[in-house]
Amino acid sequence: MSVNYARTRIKFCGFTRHEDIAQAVALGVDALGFVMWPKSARSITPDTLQGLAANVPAFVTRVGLFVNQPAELIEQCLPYLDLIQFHGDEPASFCQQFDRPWIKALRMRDDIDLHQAAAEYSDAKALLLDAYRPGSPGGTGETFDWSRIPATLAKPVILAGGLTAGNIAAAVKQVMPYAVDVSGGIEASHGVKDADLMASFVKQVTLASAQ
Ligand SMILES: O=C(O)c1ccccc1NCC(=O)[C@H](O)[C@H](O)COP(=O)(O)O
Repeated sequence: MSVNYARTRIKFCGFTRHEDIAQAVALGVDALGFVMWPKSARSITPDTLQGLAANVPAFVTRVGLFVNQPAELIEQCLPYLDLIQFHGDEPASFCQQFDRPWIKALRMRDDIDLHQAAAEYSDAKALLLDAYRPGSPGGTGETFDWSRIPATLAKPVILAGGLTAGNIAAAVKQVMPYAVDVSGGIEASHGVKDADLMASFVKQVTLASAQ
């Protein structure tokens, strides 16, 4: 699928605080990610998710991020989520058992075949492409070689991995993704977003999408 999107959607990931969510919503961010994997420095509990998600207005997508976690935990979080992001080694058969649309994160190992992955995860609403660092499932703050992304792929691409206000314009122009996803590049510290970095990031995406 090769599509010229009218604009590049934006997902900010790793929210832990109401005030950061309010700022992201005010900036027009499309999707907010919540890390439900307890080993992450950005993780939140289901109870915290319930409180944070309650303040997200209509038309902003609440995304729950899981890494090889039990179906029971995901079910517990579902009332507060619009979309599930699977960031581990979950097979498609696991991902599609929930009553929610889902996306699959893929780490860009040297041997990954994105066309094969798109076929394997054919029910995913998009593929999120992230940097590969052995032993870390995501949120590394590292980029990968964007030229490895095929010009045409059977699924919309969400570009992730080490994006910042400084490199996002080049990324959008080169990859022309459906959406971009950032966590570390808009943070003051893990789980604490920086209002100026969030605003700069959105501005750069908007400018690059318009060209
Ligand atoms: O953020 C985490 O700690 C994390 C832990 C385990 C799996 C995924 C995780 N984060 C995912 C993301 O925040 C983004 O989808 C993506 O990896 C971009 O992160 P960054 O490179 O920091 O912008």
